[in-house]
Amino acid sequence: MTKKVPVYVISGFLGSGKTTVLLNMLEHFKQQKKIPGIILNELGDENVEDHLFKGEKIVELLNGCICCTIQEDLKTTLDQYIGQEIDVLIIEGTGVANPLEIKEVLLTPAYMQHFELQSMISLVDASHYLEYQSFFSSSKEIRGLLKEQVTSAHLLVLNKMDLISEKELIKVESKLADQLEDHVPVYRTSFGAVPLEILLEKRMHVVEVEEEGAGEIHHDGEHHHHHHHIEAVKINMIEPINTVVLESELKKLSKQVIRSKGIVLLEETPGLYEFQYAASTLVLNKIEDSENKEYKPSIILIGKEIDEKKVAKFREALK
Ligand SMILES: Nc1nc2c(ncn2[C@@H]2O[C@H](COP(=O)(O)OP(=O)(O)OP(=O)(O)O)[C@@H](O)[C@H]2O)c(=O)[nH]1
Repeated sequence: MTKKVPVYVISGFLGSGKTTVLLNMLEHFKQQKKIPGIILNELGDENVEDHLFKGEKIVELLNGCICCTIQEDLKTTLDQYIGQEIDVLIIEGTGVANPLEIKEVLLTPAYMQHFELQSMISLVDASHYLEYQSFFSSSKEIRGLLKEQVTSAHLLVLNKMDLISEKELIKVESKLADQLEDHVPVYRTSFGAVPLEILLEKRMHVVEVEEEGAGEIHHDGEHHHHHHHIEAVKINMIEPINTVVLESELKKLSKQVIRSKGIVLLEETPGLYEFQYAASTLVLNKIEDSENKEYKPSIILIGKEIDEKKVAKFREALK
């Protein structure tokens, strides 16, 4: 199997310091003689920051906007990177992009074979956070987006500390604490100066369940996994499954699994099917040209603190 490319996603509102952090990361990779790939998702039709990335492998998605999905464009862009000689991929969302859309695409069976999400890094401009949050000075849409940029983070970088007072900082942090989960670290800094070992730590934990040895769960090379919050499980499944059983078993996991998707063989009919499960509803679609593509049947469970025993039970029930 080819080595998976580690991926970092940098998100944060307009002007929060994403590009500053990205440039710090690039400098580090260059020193290490690693080849980074970059996906920039800029607003508008022209990227004004082109000059900052001379000589890098870079692909831009130029239509990022608050109301349009970027998922199809992102998939096309990721396809261009498959098989390319890159050691790491950094995706910078637009200030108004929804980072969960990017995460969703990366947690798709086809892309999980090639890419491995390491961390969702969110930047917050400490000097504008309260203003953006305030009911009078920002729209509901913007407040929703800011919240998502915070709640989706594995690492929250509170940037532009040089511009705020201690008093303001207390208010900002207490506001953030309402939205952040307890285990998400907050790093205070200015000009995106986060130590690389903190920035690059692998924080997204996916476990993979192999076909052989049902119930045996292989962690992603981490030894101290018990302290981690497992967010996704990939179950490699070759045998055909029953759709009614699949739906009822997913529902049984409703406390842990918010979302599921995958590519499966069905007992009732031949061919490969892609399925999506969200809001307790299962939707299946036949993959038309599956013979021509390299699809491996697998099921991905996405949620919070997924329990290994329950996953093993789920796996057994589908057999
Ligand atoms: N005073 C101050 N300025 C900063 C800091 N970090 C970044 N800046 C400046 O803020 C501006 C925006 O920073 P960027 O890194 O371009 O922010 P961004 O999130 O990529 O912005 P968009 O591309 O608009 O989404 C730049 O002029 C930076 O030099 C900081 O900690 N303090």
